[in-house]
Amino acid sequence: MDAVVDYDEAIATYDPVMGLEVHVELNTETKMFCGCATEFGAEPNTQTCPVCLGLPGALPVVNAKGVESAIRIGLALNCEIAEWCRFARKNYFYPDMPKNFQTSQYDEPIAFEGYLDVELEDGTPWRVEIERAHMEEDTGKSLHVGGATGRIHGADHSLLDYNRAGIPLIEIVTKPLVGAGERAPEIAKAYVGALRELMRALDVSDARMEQGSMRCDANVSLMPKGAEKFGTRTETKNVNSLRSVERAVRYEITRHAAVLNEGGSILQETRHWHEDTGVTTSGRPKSDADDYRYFPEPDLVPVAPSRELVEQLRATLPEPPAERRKRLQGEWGFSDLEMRDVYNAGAVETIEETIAAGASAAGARKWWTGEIARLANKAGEPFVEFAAQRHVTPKTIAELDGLVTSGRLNDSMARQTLEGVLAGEGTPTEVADARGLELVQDDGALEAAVTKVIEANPDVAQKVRDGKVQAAGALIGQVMKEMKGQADAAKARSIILEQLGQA
Ligand SMILES: Nc1ncnc2c1ncn2[C@@H]1O[C@H](COP(=O)(O)OP(=O)(O)OP(=O)(O)O)[C@@H](O)[C@H]1O
Ligand SMILES: [Mg+2]
Ligand SMILES: [Mg+2]
Repeated sequence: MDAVVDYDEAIATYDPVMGLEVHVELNTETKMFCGCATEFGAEPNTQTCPVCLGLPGALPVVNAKGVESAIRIGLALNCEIAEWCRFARKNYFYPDMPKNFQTSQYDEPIAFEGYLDVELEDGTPWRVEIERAHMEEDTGKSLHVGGATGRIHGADHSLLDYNRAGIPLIEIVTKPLVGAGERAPEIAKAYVGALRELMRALDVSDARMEQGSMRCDANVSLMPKGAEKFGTRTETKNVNSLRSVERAVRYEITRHAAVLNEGGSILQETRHWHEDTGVTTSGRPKSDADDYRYFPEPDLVPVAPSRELVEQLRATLPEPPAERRKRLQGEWGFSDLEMRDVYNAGAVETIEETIAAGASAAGARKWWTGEIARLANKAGEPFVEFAAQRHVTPKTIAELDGLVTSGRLNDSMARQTLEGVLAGEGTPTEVADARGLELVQDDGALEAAVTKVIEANPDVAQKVRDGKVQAAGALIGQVMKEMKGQADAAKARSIILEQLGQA
């Protein structure tokens, strides 16, 4: 059992060092070394062939599109692109790997020595140095089934699906990150978030962590404050959400400190992250000397991208996400803080789509980051999935916003409408119709209500007449009450000011 140390105490005593390995599954139509389809969710073992099953005599051929994506990723990460590099065999035995070696790259990666500038939650910039980005292939998937205890993973047998075996992967590895101090977990999250955004902008991967098309291994070690020699690292595998990356790094820092404080030593091993309990548990021991017996892949020709090709690919790079966000911020008229909230909520694209569907920028922001992200956060779900599961799309929100800007609904009515939409009662218009939500459009009724309220509140009315326009707020409240909430507050305000000679 690990002794309890709190995070602040851990950071006060030790400097954390962190290294992140991120695997990105490319969205090529075919696998890295054969022509098999890569589509997600197909019947098990229907997308395989002798090459990706590793049958004797089968020969691999490199997927040119995969190499191009790797180069574009390398360039977007400010890396150098190798003039000449090879694939290498990484030998190990595991049932989900049909060839008993993974075709990967070792000391000759396609891209190396780069960096990615990221933005932390409060807007602080941070440069994360990239050691390399290399090409490799994914493994298959094991499914452990049955429930007998005392068996491997508590299952009585395992099924294997090789559809994923051979899908192109790019592994992006950071240099050891030093000097992050207490912000290490936050930096990990911001970095993986920025990578995900970049992969999507490059259109090389859908980078869906929950589906495994982007996965992060987090290496963490501690050294006594001020020391220079790195401590022993643990490697927490396959962390599959941004929030989990942050939590897993934080957990490991705290756990290492507890072990070290007690005079114990950290075992160099892989660890598993458990989302539900928020802890990591021991995986397998893994020394740096792990003998993968790497050697150059004899069945594949070296990759030697011409400098012209590299420049052609550089010309296809998208606007860098951070610059794009700056541009959108200007177009949408958001403050720095507003834009940061939108980014931290992961809502930039959603808001863009909502505006494209006809919403006002302010409305799109308010509904997505003010309401839906808040509810999703409360439910502990990623907000895009939260919305999608409840049939709320950018179009839905554009429709809701339209009901407000056209003057049919006021804010509180729109909120009630959204509640109905989230509860599955239908589209915003259907919900508003069914719930009888509609502002009174009859200006006569509104004017009569204003007159009545002014008569009933002569003191407040006098203040407004005397030029204290902000006093009108109290009158608006009364008018809204008089109209049973079915009035447009902005309109009520202008009629009040008009009647009191302040228009
Ligand atoms: N002492 C340390 N503490 C924290 N991070 C470290 C330490 N030493 C190395 N790292 C980081 O750990 C990561 C190691 O990844 P790398 O892919 O190079 O090797 P690996 O994990 O041994 O191999 P594999 O790809 O088989 O998992 C890098 O990001 C590196 O910066
Ligand atoms: Mg690695
Ligand atoms: Mg590793």
